[in-house]
This record gives sequence, structure tokens and C-alpha cells, in this order.
Amino acid sequence: MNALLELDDLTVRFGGVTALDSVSLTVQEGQICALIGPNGAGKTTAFNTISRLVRPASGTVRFAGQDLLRRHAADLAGLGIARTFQNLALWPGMTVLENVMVGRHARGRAGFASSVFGWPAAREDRDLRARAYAMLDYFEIPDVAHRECTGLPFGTLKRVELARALVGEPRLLLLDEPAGGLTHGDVRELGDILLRLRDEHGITLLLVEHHMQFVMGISDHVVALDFGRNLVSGTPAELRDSPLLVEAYLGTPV
Ligand SMILES: Nc1ncnc2c1ncn2[C@@H]1O[C@H](COP(=O)(O)OP(=O)(O)OP(=O)(O)O)[C@@H](O)[C@H]1O
Repeated sequence: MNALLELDDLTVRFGGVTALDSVSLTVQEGQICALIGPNGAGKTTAFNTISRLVRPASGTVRFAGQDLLRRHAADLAGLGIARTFQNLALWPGMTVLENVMVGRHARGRAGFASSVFGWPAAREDRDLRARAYAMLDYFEIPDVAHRECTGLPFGTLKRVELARALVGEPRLLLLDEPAGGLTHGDVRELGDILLRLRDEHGITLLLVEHHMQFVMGISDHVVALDFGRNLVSGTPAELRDSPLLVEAYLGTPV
């Protein structure tokens, strides 16, 4: 198995607050890895560091052997990294289809020649539209393709966000609280979708999630942080009865 994403000895400070303190974690290619921990543990900071939205004080982040800290946030889609956000980051006034198409633009290859002569861009646009429709079919929401996002049910919008992240064909998908705000039924369906992405499409997933039953049900590897530090990591079976984890969650069953 190959390590696709490696965080090593990562420290992030915001003024006097140390949000991450020498955190290390490895995500193996083709696995679902979950990052868990109580509020304020540093999960979002870790995500934002990988996404190049936050600059660490020290440590390294490597993706497919490359030093990610030498790349800009805008390069990530081209490298094969996509993410979703805790609060849906969709354009409310645009249609579902347009929102999904936006996810591919970062990887579009149309350059100077196409902007001058037009033809390859037009072909690329047709391809992109076809791919976006295919993604909506995959997520079983083709009927809302031409609806504006405003007013659609939350579970549908979550699928739109996933479709947008996947239309760029990422190798690694970062999901920030994907189960947050979903109904029981939607959470079950989301679990099935993520397992299919891993098993049928070979996509590696790293998710931040508070929904323990969901995490333990789908993850291959779980990394727990507490107060910005590595607390414990292992398979769901290894962690289920971890006293450290139970203590960090103040006795909440995991
Ligand atoms: N931009 C910022 N400025 C100052 N402090 C910050 C900033 N972002 C995060 N922090 C602090 O860093 C620590 C880690 O926060 P972070 O949001 O990464 O935790 P989390 O595990 O994602 O929490 P939650 O589960 O509540 O989302 C917290 O003490 C938080 O207050």
C-alpha cells in the first residue's frame, strides 16, 4: 500500500493559540481515513493546512511524494485534490449543473489558443457539461440539474457538493463533516456512496466527522486528535474501546 498523503510533525499557531502541535498522519491510497476529536481538537486546521488555506509554523505535508507546502491552493485541483466544506460552499443563484461544472474548471486545459480561437474551449465545455450530467446521474439527482440551488433540500445540496468535488476526478477527496445535518437515511446513503467511491473508483478519502457510528462504519483508519495533538489512531475495531478516546469525548460512547 502507498502513502498518498503524509502530514509530518505539523505545527500551526494562531497568535498565542497552538492549534496543531507536532501532528502526524498518513492516508494510504485507496483508503477511507477519518480525522476525529472533540471540538477545538484541530481537525479543521489540519484540513485547512492541507488545502493551503493555513500556513504551518513547521512540519511537512506531502501528497503523492510532492511537497504540498510549495504549492498554492489554486494548484490543488490540478494535482488531484478536491474538498467539500462544513458549510456548503455552493453558489445559491446558479443552477445545480452550473455549480457542478465549476468543479472542473480548475482542471480545464483550455488556454490562450482556445480563448482566442474558441473551438477547443467549446469542445471542452461540451465535455464538461456531459461529465457534469453524468455526475448528477451518479448521485441520482438528474432531475434538479436546471434548478437553482436555493431552496433545494439539504441532503440534495450535499450530493451537489460531492458531485462538484468529483467532477474534477480527484485522487484524494477531503470531506469536512459530510454527515453533518443529514437525516438517518441520508447518512446511510452517504456511507454507501463513499464506499462505492473507494471501491469502484479507487478514490482515497480523508474525512473530518463527529458522527461516530458513521465514522466507525466506513473508515479503514481513524486518527484522533485532542488539544491539537495526536491522541490515538488505528482501525475502528482497535479504537472502539480506547480509554483515551472515551476520555477525550468525556464518556460519550463511540
Ligand atoms: N483563525 C483562527 N484564529 C485563531 N484561533 C483559531 C483559528 N482557527 C482555529 N483556531 C483555534 O485553533 C484550535 C483548533 O480549532 P479547529 O477549528 O481546527 O478545531 P476542530 O477540531 O476543527 O473543532 P470543531 O470540531 O469544533 O470544528 C481551537 O482552539 C480554535 O479556537
